[in-house]
Amino acid sequence: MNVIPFPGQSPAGPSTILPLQVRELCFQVGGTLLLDHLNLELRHGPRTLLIGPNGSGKSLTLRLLHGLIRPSSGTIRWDGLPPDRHLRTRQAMVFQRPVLLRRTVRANIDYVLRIHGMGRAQRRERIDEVLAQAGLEALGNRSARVLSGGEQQRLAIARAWALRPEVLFLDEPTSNLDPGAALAVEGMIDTIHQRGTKILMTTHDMGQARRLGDEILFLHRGRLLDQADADTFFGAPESQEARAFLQGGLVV
Ligand SMILES: Nc1ncnc2c1ncn2[C@@H]1O[C@H](COP(=O)(O)OP(=O)(O)OP(=O)(O)O)[C@@H](O)[C@H]1O
Repeated sequence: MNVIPFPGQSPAGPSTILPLQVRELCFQVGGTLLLDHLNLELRHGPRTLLIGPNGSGKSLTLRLLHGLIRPSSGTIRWDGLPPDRHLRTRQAMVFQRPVLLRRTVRANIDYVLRIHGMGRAQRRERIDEVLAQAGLEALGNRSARVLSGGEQQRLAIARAWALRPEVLFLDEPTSNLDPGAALAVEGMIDTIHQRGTKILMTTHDMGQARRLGDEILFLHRGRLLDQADADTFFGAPESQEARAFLQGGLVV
């Protein structure tokens, strides 16, 4: 893989928060085990796609890893350390439906940079850079709320990326978009990956999983049944459930 770090940043350098190690992770509500003893390790490099039927636990997994919810049991370790404030700017998440402020496009990004203590000149430069990368440079002074769905999602990704996280979690970022808008988002994700950010993303679109995935995780009923490089997974998935899923015949 061709990783080009940001100037002054070495994502795979000594201060990395990866690998992310998950051991025996469970999430239980009432008597129901929604995530069942998940074990996985995420390393720099491959774009990792998390797939599985509706309700298999993909969003829950991302929310747990991002730190939005706490596991019932099991451990999450970032380069050996438990989740803590040190992760605040180093891993980010983008949701299926972007949550944008009622402000301009530029102000949405500026807000995030400001609360993380970045100075005015550097903020301006960073906003210009990420808007250009998102193809939104002409829309900087427009209200974020009037953007199209695709533009809003690109803004949400640009805003998350403005802090240059080492890891970016993306929860079905293109599920509400038409094919053209989805491709534009895919291009952006690809660039972010090329710039050195680890991608962990969920999708229902198997074409997208093939285009973007280097590594596939397959979840079924809260259990991680397959973890393989994309060619192996799509060529010959290990679990019977994944085979049925790919053939469109999986009954959840
Ligand atoms: N906070 C919660 N309390 C109770 N149940 C929950 C909670 N969050 C998720 N669930 C349930 O856990 C299961 C997994 O949900 P999750 O959203 O992770 O699935 P998913 O694989 O992302 O599905 P989809 O592909 O439809 O988005 C679902 O049955 C959901 O209803």
